[in-house]
Amino acid sequence: MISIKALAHAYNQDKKINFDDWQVSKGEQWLLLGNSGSGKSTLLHILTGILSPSTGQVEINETEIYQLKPRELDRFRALHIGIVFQRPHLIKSLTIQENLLMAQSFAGLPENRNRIQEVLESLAISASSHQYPSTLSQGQLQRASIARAVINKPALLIADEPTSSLDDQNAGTVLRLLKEQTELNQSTLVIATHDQRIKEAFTHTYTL
Ligand SMILES: Nc1ncnc2c1ncn2[C@@H]1O[C@H](COP(=O)(O)OP(=O)(O)OP(=O)(O)O)[C@@H](O)[C@H]1O
Repeated sequence: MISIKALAHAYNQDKKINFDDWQVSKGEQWLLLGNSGSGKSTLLHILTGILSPSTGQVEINETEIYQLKPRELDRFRALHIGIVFQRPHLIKSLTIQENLLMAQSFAGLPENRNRIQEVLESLAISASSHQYPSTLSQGQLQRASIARAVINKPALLIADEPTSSLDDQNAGTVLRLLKEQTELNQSTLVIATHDQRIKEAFTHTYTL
């Protein structure tokens, strides 16, 4: 599902990060661990197709993503990769439902309001579908951003520090929802984190 080989990225002459080879099978759930500055964000950016590595191969869902043309790569990301950030990245001037309609449109998929309803229900936020992001609580917002990430049933769901700004209860809920959504969609999950609270919930870890 994910395969990286001989991967390295140099931001400049003094800063080169080498990544050990890594193979992930479909449906697996992984934690990406490492001290601050070890390269977690760099690797996530490479995996999501927004940072072209200096050397090496990156295969996702049997596609060598850096062989794609820029437009093909944008489409590939919109269709196959869901991303949950530490702080929700929703468009403020759109309601939750409109944000999700936009995510379908970015991926070139037809509008599917039933799918939106289904996802919002599975995340227990269907009552907020016509609200704007600024009117939601932190926990609701993080659920809405998970909805945004999984709306197109991505093969790969990536989360970058998804629980670090949440209290224990919301952190536990978000972790459960991420796992639940990946199981529902038969996706692969990779979570980068420092958060000690979630380390026990995973058997596969890749450490930088
Ligand atoms: N645009 C950049 N230019 C130069 N160096 C960079 C750039 N971005 C990151 N770095 C350096 O690359 C290294 C890895 O950074 P990265 O952000 O990937 O680490 P991280 O493990 O995600 O850290 P944190 O957990 O603190 O977010 C760091 O030493 C950082 O200073």
